[in-house]
Amino acid sequence: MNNIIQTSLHSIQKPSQEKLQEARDYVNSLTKPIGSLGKLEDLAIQLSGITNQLYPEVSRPGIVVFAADHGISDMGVSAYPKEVTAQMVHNFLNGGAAINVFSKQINALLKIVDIGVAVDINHEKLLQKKVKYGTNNYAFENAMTEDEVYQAIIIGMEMVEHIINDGANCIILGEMGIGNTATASAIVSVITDSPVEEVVGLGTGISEEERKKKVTVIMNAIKDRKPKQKNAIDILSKVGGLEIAGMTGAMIKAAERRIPVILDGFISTSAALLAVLLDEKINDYLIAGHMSKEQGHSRALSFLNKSPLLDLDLRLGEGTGAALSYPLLKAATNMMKEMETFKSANIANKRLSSK
Ligand SMILES: O=C(O)c1ccc[n+]([C@@H]2O[C@H](COP(=O)([O-])O)[C@@H](O)[C@H]2O)c1
Ligand SMILES: Cc1cc2nc[nH]c2cc1C
Repeated sequence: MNNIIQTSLHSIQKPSQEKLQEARDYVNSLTKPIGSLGKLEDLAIQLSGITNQLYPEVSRPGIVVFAADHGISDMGVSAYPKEVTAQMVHNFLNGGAAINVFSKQINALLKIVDIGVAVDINHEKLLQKKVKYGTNNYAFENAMTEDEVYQAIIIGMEMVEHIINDGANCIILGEMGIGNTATASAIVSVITDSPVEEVVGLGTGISEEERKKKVTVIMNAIKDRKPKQKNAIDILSKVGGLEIAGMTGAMIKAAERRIPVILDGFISTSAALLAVLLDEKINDYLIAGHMSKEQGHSRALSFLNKSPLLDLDLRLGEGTGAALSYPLLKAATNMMKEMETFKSANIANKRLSSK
């Protein structure tokens, strides 16, 4: 294992049990029937545990969108051509994509990172961190070397370090990469030990017949490359993606810095499975923003034991579902900060006996 990554993994702490209990007790003291704010209460308690603060400060979201291409897209696994990855990066940089709109709406810092797009992109706002010009086609050879995996993970860590230093105290991870639902399916199938057939979906909108071909391509790739179920670096190098490795690194750094991460859809959740393989403590720092339409997503979220905040039939990626769910984190923290307790508001805090 690479030293930089290892050191960061070693620094990750488990949220303190005392702070979690203190937050739970405090939530129960607020002026509402016990449990009546449902999942928002769990969210508030989780955020207290993550930040180690009774009144967690989650006021400035930082969105990092990692873009990369996939050699596997040559196998006809997407409804769109590979060129769209670079074209959408231009769209992000010019402010015209869905993530730009939702980012503005929540006053987020937004960074676009080229971690492996197949062509050069020149734009002053682009963070140029290309590890290689897209992954190799893992139908025929490993997607990348282990050294390239380490490079991509470290870039993800650095991007989060920078956005935290710029003021972000909540991380939203997005991605763009034609073909990456195939790659995420391979990862999710291997780690959760699920049949490929059950985790491959329609991605950008392929037909049912094309989906069957996609299943065969991924089944054969897993058979030929033999990724090891419990080894994140091995999985990434054999059937992974550069933007997925980047998101994995981003989660490692956010957990080290005790900053919450909102997961987006299927692809960012596949990166979460890899991060949790590297250190299961990372799971405590992750929040599932939404349930994607991509059919493998529910299985991936179950593996992490997470339930999503929103379920809006989204299947876009870019971090859109996570950005849309951010106001719920804000609501949870405002609840902690601004609600009165039974005591402070002088309200009787006793349930009437049912007799
Ligand atoms: O986030 C999701 O769950 C999601 C589901 C389907 C598609 N996408 C996006 O669509 C692209 C991948 O789709 P595909 O069909 O090319 O594999 C990639 O750019 C993703 O951001 C994203
Ligand atoms: C247009 C388009 C926008 C996207 N954003 C994320 N993935 C995408 C895929 C396509 C095809």
